[in-house]
This record gives sequence, structure tokens and C-alpha cells, in this order.
Amino acid sequence: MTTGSELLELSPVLPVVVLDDAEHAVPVARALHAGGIGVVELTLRTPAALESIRRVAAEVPEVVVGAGTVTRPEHARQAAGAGARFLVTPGVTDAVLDAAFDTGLPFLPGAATVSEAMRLAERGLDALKFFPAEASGGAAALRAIAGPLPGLRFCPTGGITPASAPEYLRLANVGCVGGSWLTPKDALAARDFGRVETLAKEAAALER
Ligand SMILES: O=C(O)C(=O)C[C@H](O)[C@H](O)COP(=O)(O)O
Repeated sequence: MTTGSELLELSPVLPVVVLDDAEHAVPVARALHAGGIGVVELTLRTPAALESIRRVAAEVPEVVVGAGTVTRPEHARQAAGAGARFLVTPGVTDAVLDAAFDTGLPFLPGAATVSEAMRLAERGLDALKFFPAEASGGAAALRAIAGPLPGLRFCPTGGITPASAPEYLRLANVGCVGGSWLTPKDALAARDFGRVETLAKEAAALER
């Protein structure tokens, strides 16, 4: 996988995972894989994130691990150093964009408006994260954007549920959806990785 567009093809759902404990990283990645999902976005929101990326990259190579919540240039460099194979940002600044390009990794930059999407397209990007998806108009907004910007494809994320995912996945300009529902906080705290596997199975079966 070398481009953002290819990243969109890996799974109907890109699991967005917040880990408080790096000990959970490998069992979560294995549970997702057992459920049929071979990609995971570990968010850089917790002190455990970089170590978690390192562990999944080293111990679960069958899962493509990436870093989410890349909001500062150094995040991009740190994530690449830890072994992340892609980056996801909720939005962009020029510095974050430059740092993401510098890593050479595929990445999904966040955009919530037509103007933001056009700026990213000008930089040669054709696969974007639509964030925050539900709050920014949801599937109706993406349907409207497809008219003027037919060359762009999206991974809508933010407020998406198993119930709302199918409507997004039916859109021609949606490659996959992002969501945190596959790894509920209480399931992780209880080390209930079987639940993660079950949720992954249901997500992997979603049609697009
Ligand atoms: O951390 C980031 O980089 C973000 O941009 C936010 C996440 O993608 C969403 O918080 C996931 O959304 P939920 O599925 O609604 O929990």
C-alpha cells in the first residue's frame, strides 16, 4: 500500500482506536485481524500510542498499523519512526501537511469543507478523511460534494455507527468509513478482546 487511495480499499471500516495501555495493542490488532480487518489506526491521543504502534508493527505485521490524530508536525515524524505505515489527520495546517509528505507514507488528511478539500486536491491528494462526518452534514454533504469534486474519495469519520455506516458506504466517493465503535472503552478495560473480534466481523461484512 503506497497511496491514500489504496488505504481506502483495505477494509470497509477503518478502526479508530484509543489505547490507554500499550499492553492492549497486540491483542486488539490480533482480534481485529481474526474478525477480518487487517488495518488499524492508533490515535496519538494517549501516552501509550507510540509504543502501541511500535508493538503492532513488530508483532502483528499482518495488520497495517497507522497513526491517527496527527495534529503536529512532530507527530508525523514520531509515528513514522515508530513504524506507522500510514497517517491520518483530523484537519491540516501547512506544517502538518509538509511533515506528512516528508515521511513518504500514505496519509489521509482531514477536511470538512469544499474549500479544504480543494486545497488538498491542489497538493495532489485524492483520498481524504471527511471529519467530523456527522456534524459536517453526513452522507448528504458527501453526496453534494461528489458533483463539483468527482476526483476525490473519502473516509468519513466522526459519529458514524454500524447503523449509519451502510448509507456512507453506498456513496461512490466513499472508500471506507472510520469509527471507534469496534473497540469500546469498557471492552478494552475488561480485556474482552473477543468482543472486539465480534464487532470486527460485523464491520468486515459491511458491503461497499
Ligand atoms: O482522533 C482523531 O484523529 C480524530 O479525528 C477523531 C476520530 O477520528 C474520531 O473521534 C472517531 O470518531 P468516533 O467514531 O465518532 O469516535
